Amino acid sequence: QIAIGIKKEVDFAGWYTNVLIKAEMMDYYNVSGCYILRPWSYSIWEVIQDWFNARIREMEVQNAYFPMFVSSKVLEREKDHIEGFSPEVAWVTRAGNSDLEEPIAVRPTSETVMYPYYAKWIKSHRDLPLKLNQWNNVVRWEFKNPQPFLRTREFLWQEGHTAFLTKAEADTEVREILELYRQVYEDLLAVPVIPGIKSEKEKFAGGLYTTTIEGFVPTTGRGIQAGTSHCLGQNFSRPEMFNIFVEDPNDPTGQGKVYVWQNSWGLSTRTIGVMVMIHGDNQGLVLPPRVASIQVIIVPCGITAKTSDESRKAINDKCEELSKSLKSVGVKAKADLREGYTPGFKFNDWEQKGVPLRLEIGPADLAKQQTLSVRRDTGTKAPLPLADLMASVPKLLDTIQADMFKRAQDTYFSRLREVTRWEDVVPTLEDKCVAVMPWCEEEACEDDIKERSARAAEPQDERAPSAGAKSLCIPFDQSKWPPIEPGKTKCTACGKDAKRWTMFGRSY
Ligand SMILES: O=C(C[C@H]1NCCC[C@H]1O)Cn1cnc2c(c1=O)CCCC2
Ligand SMILES: [Mg+2]
Repeated sequence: QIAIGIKKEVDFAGWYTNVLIKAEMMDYYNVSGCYILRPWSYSIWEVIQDWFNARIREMEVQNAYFPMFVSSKVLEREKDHIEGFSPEVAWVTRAGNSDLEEPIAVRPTSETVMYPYYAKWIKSHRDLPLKLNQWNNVVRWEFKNPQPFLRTREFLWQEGHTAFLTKAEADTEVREILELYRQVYEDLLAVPVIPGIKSEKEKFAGGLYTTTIEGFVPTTGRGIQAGTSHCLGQNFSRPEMFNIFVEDPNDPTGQGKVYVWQNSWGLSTRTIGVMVMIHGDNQGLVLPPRVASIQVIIVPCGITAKTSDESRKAINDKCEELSKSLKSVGVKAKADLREGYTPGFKFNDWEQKGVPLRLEIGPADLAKQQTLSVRRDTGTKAPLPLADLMASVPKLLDTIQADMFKRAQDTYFSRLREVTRWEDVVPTLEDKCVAVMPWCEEEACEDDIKERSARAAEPQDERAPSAGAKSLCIPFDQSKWPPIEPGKTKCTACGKDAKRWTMFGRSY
C-alpha cells in the first residue's frame, strides 16, 4: 500500500504526528502544547477508563471530583513538595478586566487540593481506609518540546489518593495498583513494560518511594515512564503538612495518635502515545484489537461498471449481513459500503486508521462462500470460510493481540544489555539500548552517571530530550540477570558494592 509519506525510521517525530493526524486521532490546537483528542483516540481512553474503573471498584476505591483551582497558600504548603516543579504551575490572575486578589493555581496534580479535606473527613480510625480516585485534566506548563499524548501542557489522567492506618496496607495497595497499570499496557495496549522501583533521585520528591512501569520506544532507544504508583508514607499527613491523624486504636491509654499512611497513583493519556509509537508502521496506525473501536472492516470488492445490479446488491448485502452477525458475537465490525470509493482507497483509509482486520468480499468469494482476511499488523492474507466466521474472527483477533504484544516484548528485551564495564555504557545508549547494570544505588553515583554518559556536546536546545543516562527503574524481577553477589559484584559506574541490577538509559 502507499506509505503515509514520512517513514518511521527516517523522521520519527514527523512520522508520529503524521500518523496521529492521518488516523484522525488528534488535531493541532492554537495554544502551544495543547491538542484536540478526536473520537478515534478518545475511544481508546474510554476503553482504559471502563476497564480501570471496574478494577478499582472491586478494590472499593470511590470516584469523586475536586475543584481544578488551588490557592497559592495551600499549593505551597510545604516547600519541598512543590520546589523544582513550580515553574510548571499555571496561574489565573485576572477575571474579566479586574485582577484577582490572590492568584489561583490551576491544578498540576491534586494532593494539595484534596488533603485538607482528608484531614477534615478522617477523624477516627474507623474512617480508614479512605480511597478516592478522580478522572480529570491537569495543567503543567512544560518547557521541553511538547509531543502529543507524551508531553502536553494539559492532559487527562486518573489520580488515585488513598489513606491507611498502617504502612503495610499502603505498601500492598501500591503494588496492586501498579499491577493494574501493567495490565492496562500489556493486556489492553499490547505494550510491554517492566515494573520496578525508582531510585532516590528519580522518585517523586514528596513521597517515600515510587514504583513505576517502564516502557521503551525502540525507534529512539528511549525509556518512558508509563505509570507511577507512589507510597507517600506520612510525608503529607505529618503536622507541618496536612496534619491527618487518627487515635491509635492499639494504644490502651487512648492518647496515641497515628498519622495516616498515604498512596497516590496516576495513569494518563500518555498511554495512547506510547501505543502509537510502539505499534505504528509506515502505513500508519496499528491498533491492538482490545482497544480498537472498529476491529473488523468489511469491504465489498470486485464490483465494476460491468457488475450486474443483482450481483452488486448480493455483495453489499453480504457485507452488511456479516457486519451484523459479527457484532452479535461481540466483534466491533463495520461494513464500508461507501459509494464512489475504490476498494484500494478504502484499504488505505482503514490501514491508516489502524483497523486490526479487514475482510474482503468479491463475487469470487461469494461463489466460494468465503472471505479474504487481511491482518493489519503483519499484512498476512488468509481466506476464511463464511460458515465458521463467527468463531474464526474472534480467534484471529486474539491471535493478533497476542502477536502484537509478543513482537513488542521480544524487541524490548532484545534491547536490554547487561553492562558490567563503564566503557560499554555510552556505546549501549548509542545502540539505542538500555544499560542494565549492577548498581550501588547511591544518589551521587547516579548524578555522576548522568553527566559522564551525556554525549560530549549536550544538544544546544535544552528543550530537546537529554542524551545522558538516567536510572529508569530497579526491576522487581531480578531473575533475568545473574545473581548479585553481596560484597563481590561491583557497581559498573563507581566500583562500590552493587545492590541490584538497575536499568539506565535515555528517556522521555
Ligand atoms: O504528580 C505528582 C505525584 C502524583 N500525583 C498524583 C498522581 C500520581 C503522581 O503523579 C508529582 N508531580 C509532578 N509534577 C508536578 C507536581 C507534582 O507533584 C506539582 C507541581 C507541578 C508539576
Ligand atoms: Mg513533569
